[in-house]
Amino acid sequence: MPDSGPLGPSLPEQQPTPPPLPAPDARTPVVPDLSVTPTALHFLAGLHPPVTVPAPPSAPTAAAVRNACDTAAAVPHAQDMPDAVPAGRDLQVMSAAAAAASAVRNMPDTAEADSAVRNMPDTAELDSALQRVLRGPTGPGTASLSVARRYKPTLPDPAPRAAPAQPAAAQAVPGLYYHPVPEPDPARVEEVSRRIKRWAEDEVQLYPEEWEGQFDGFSVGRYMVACHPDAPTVDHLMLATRLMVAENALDDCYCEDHGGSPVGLGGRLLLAHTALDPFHTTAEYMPAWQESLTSDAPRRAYDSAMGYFVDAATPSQADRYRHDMARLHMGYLAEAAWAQTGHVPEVWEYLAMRQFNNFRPCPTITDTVGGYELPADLHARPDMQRVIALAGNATTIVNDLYSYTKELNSPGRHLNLPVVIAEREQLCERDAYLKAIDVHNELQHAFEAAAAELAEACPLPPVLRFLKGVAAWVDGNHDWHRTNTYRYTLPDFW
Ligand SMILES: CC(C)=CCC/C(C)=C(\C)COP(=O)(O)OP(=O)(O)O
Ligand SMILES: [Mg+2]
Repeated sequence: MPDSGPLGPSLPEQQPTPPPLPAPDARTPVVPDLSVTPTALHFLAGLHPPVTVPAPPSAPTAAAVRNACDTAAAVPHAQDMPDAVPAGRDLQVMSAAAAAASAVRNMPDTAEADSAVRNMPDTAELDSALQRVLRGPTGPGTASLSVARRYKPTLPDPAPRAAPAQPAAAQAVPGLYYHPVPEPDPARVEEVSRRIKRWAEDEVQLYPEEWEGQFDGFSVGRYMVACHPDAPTVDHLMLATRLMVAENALDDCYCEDHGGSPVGLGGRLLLAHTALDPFHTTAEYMPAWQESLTSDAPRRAYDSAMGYFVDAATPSQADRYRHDMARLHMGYLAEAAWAQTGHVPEVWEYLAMRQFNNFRPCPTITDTVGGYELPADLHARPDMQRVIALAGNATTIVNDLYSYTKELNSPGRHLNLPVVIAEREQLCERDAYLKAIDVHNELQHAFEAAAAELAEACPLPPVLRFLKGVAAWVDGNHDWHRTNTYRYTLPDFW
């Protein structure tokens, strides 16, 4: 497996490798000059045909079965249902004319444009670089990873979206709108699984022996390989894998059923956060803080995983991650506060909490794991922030749907979207669950529409690649939930 060499951002076809720098957190971001050029305009006009956004599922929606909780006949059975939804309502998100018009609006003035043309790679070179970015991986089973192909018009399918055969035990939530992914590369899955176990056991002493089965059952290797199909090496995949394990270790040990509790969570979270966002203090107090980073599994895991990440990331990528983790920790705190007082939030309040207690820190490292950088100012654009938030929200509601029965069976009342809808909107469990599917589907469609609009408004290679990376993460996340029958079981509503 070709798998060593320096990590860190690069766009191999466009940028030489930067020289190594002394301090990892002082690395120079590799940001190629990617200004939109007149040649790109021509390319774009042909690139973005109308996008079809499928309508919400025709079956089984809450609307279809509203007030029919006790009428079994009103709800189709799983075997009669499509695994994915045929296309319906067409949203012409991007027409070629609109793409060209918008690109013209964003064009530099004449002098700048002239200079851009002079400094531009020739047309064939540029087109082929952009096409490579948009085309994504090639070969059998990679079609769904192409931004260009994903944003092509979808004619109404006579049959459900072509999905790989799914064993009954790994059935998708009926009526869920999602994209199947190619089977993750087994050689990579095996290698990531081997290395992550070695890291967990030897480097951070993550779990006692009796939790080994749960660690294996989590299948983090499969998860991360599915979510990062463009990672250049296994070393890059390991950046995401260590963080994923660390994030889950903290959630389990501080918040959930491996010793977690809402009581005192704020203090524990803040101290663990210093493993990501270092404490700067006087000489007297430094040793105690350093010692604290070794004092429990979540802190050991955060500290080690973040060390590897900082070594590979640019300073702004590392800071992006810290910000996303602060968001996550704030979400944990709101969930804990509600658990302590027994408060069931309104549905929108729950969704707002879940926007923070969210997978967001995982898709937003897609560029570091891919070995390139989405520059900070492009990441900070409001339209990019909306894409990221919608992607995170869709992925997290996927978790609420797949983990519904696990959470129903856990001690106490565990809030998730179906539970909150049932309580606050006075629906039976099944209708509430079906409504939660509708909420997910609308979020997923909104994510795809927002990504398509951004791809049109800002068609720079790192933006397009990042959007593709986030979309791949969303799809891989769904696939992991669907296939992780060790952890999740679907409810019997069909
Ligand atoms: C990987 C990561 C950033 C996790 C943070 C939050 C988190 C654990 C989730 C969004 C998953 O939700 P949940 O806590 O409900 O997980 P399970 O349902 O127990 O798998
Ligand atoms: Mg859950």
